Amino acid sequence: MNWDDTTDTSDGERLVGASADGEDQAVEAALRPKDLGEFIGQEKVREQLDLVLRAARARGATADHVLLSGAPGLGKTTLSMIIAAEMEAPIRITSGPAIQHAGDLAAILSSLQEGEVLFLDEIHRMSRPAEEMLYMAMEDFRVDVIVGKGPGATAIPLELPPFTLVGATTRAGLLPPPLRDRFGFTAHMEFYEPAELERVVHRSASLLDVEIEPDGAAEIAGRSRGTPRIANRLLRRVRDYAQVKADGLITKDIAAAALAVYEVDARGLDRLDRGVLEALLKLFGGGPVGLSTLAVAVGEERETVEEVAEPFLVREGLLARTPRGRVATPAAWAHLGLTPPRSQATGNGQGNLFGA
Ligand SMILES: Nc1ncnc2c1ncn2[C@@H]1O[C@H](COP(=O)(O)OP(=O)(O)OP(=O)(O)O)[C@@H](O)[C@H]1O
Repeated sequence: MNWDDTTDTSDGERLVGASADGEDQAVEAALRPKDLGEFIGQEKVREQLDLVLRAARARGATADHVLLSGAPGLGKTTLSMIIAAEMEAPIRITSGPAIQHAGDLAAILSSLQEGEVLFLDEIHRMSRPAEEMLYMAMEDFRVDVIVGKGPGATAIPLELPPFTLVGATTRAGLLPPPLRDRFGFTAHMEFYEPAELERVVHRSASLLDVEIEPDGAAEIAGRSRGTPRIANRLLRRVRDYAQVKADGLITKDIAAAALAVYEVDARGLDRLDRGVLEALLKLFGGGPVGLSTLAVAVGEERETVEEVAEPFLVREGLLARTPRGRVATPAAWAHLGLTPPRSQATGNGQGNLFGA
């Protein structure tokens, strides 16, 4: 299955990257919760989805189309498989970038069985003609297949069996309203709380037959950036360390030592994130500094700093994007154990820490 290449700037090489790498794909199948009861966190989404699915089952109907939005690795694919399992229906998995022509979509739609779940990952990256075909398929369970070209082209209507489309997107805002409106149920997936990620780590450890103490799980959860995929990946690296350097048991100290080797710090920042913050603090006194200047200082592309490092730093409240440039927050100074210059610490001097 092709999960990745869906984000514009891939972070798949990083231990704390949220897109799936090859090893993730191999292990994830084994770690996926199989039903709503096993799915950890996202209480509201679970409760609402449970109602939607139960009602459809009670009516003997196909479930409404579902749109799942949220960052990579939060469980959208997992939920789509759970929807199929709960409806006792088969599932077909594809992605927006894989459907470049309306004909590609017509071929998939016309081969669906009644009640089948069609999971369309990165739905916002589908081509325009395919998207328009999808409108009619979702609403009327019908598509017009165009045969021939130019003035002689004719549209042949094709009836489809009722199916459930589960669309997933990292960017709900990019979906055209007509498409968004055709989903009967829309859920936004949030980043997970540390306590929820601890449960994810315990569950995965037990499936992987790894012994872990509660403090060890908490240590991994705290560095997982709110994302189950990252928690599972860090768990695997810590397991390696525990096997090679100790007796296999994951304690708090083992987890911390292992993740220090992989340069993932207590808050989940890796070398790239820390490089950006250190440059901002040490070379530019906390900013404001322009993105291009900052990128040159860390020896990275502008896009890498902006799309790979910054979103997490902003979310963590360590960096602010202001009209005058990038600015470190007081939390950034504290996190790196540095003292801000007097002008910033007191709020005097040249200016407002967060710009105009
Ligand atoms: N709520 C959860 N409880 C337990 N494990 C979870 C949960 N959500 C996700 N996971 C685990 O995290 C991994 C990634 O989940 P999944 O592939 O569903 O994410 P995704 O949102 O579809 O990511 P992408 O957008 O990159 O396709 C899976 O191995 C799954 O086991």
